[in-house]
Amino acid sequence: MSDYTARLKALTAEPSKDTGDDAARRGRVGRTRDEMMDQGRVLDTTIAAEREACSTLARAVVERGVKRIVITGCGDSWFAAIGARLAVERATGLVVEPAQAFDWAHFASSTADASTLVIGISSGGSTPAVVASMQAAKAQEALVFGVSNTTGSTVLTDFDGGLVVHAQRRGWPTQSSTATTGLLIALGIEIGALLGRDVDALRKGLSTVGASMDAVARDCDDAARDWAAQIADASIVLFAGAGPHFAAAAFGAAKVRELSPIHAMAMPLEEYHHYRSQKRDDPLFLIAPDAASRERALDTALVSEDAGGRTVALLPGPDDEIDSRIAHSWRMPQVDDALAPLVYSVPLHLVAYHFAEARFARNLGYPGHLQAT
Ligand SMILES: NC(=O)CC[C@H](N)C(=O)O
Repeated sequence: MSDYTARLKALTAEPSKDTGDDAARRGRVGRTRDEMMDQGRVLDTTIAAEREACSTLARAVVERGVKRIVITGCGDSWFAAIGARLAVERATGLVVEPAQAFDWAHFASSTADASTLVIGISSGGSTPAVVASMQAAKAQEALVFGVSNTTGSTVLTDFDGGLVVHAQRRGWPTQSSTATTGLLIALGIEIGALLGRDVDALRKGLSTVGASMDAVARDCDDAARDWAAQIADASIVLFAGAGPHFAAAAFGAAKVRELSPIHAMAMPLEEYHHYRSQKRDDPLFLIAPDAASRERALDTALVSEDAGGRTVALLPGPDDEIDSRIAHSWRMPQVDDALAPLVYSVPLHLVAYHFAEARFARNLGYPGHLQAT
């Protein structure tokens, strides 16, 4: 007979529990605080530290004549790839595909070839599905790079090159995910520059986005704490964002699931409208940084008002038609739409943190009405 006990133990190694007062989960929530408030500085540090490495890898990409870039990851690493796609496509003019690593390894790698660049992201450096995607890429003779927080790890040492994310992940992942997104964009800019493309605006935007991220963290802290306390009774939290902004939605939902620990769902903004997604009192975070998102964001505000949802929108400026139909609008700084995932992720991290703290204060685990035993 197989020993499924050991197998299950490995599968459930992350030690947090669903009780309202779980000490392991609470400890890690506490350690998330400083990390999430410091994301812009860490993004800047990471990009500065990896400047030479980015140049070296970009030269290899151009020498190879890469035509297509696939970025693989699981969880937050996959979301980082989704958040970087628009910026990397704009910078390089190449097709960029964010891919769930397991799915890509097993179902989508057959068309990779020597003109494909595959970038595998693993914070710990040896996530099996990510390593499998990189091995599948290697078997197809693709150029393969790794991105990781862990120096000396498999994804950095066993392939064609790597970039190190200089971020901490003692709390639940926040700064490691945004720094990874920023580092992918920095690599894209170096590749685009070598290809003779105009990357000046993006490069300039990336050089100031870190300061905006940390300003947003300070500016949104009180609003996030107040709103989290008001929605602390929720049993699900919804997030919606289009295109690259789906990455911010996905980070937000992942943090609620990890820290709280209730269900949370991220939707591409358009998908909200293909079901009755929001029920009475369901909290929704609507992420709409750009003109492309605006009309569907207004549609979402209309439906949300009609459904009796509790909605907060993250918007780049006043918008009476949206503002008047929802609970709150939080103003974000003006930022290039391709860099917006970096800025708009930050308040959602804060929401997840304060939501978890508000639920600990009420001894709410999962399901909400059960007391810890
Ligand atoms: N957010 C994720 O990508 C998963 C994080 C991982 N479970 C951790 O504990 O750090």
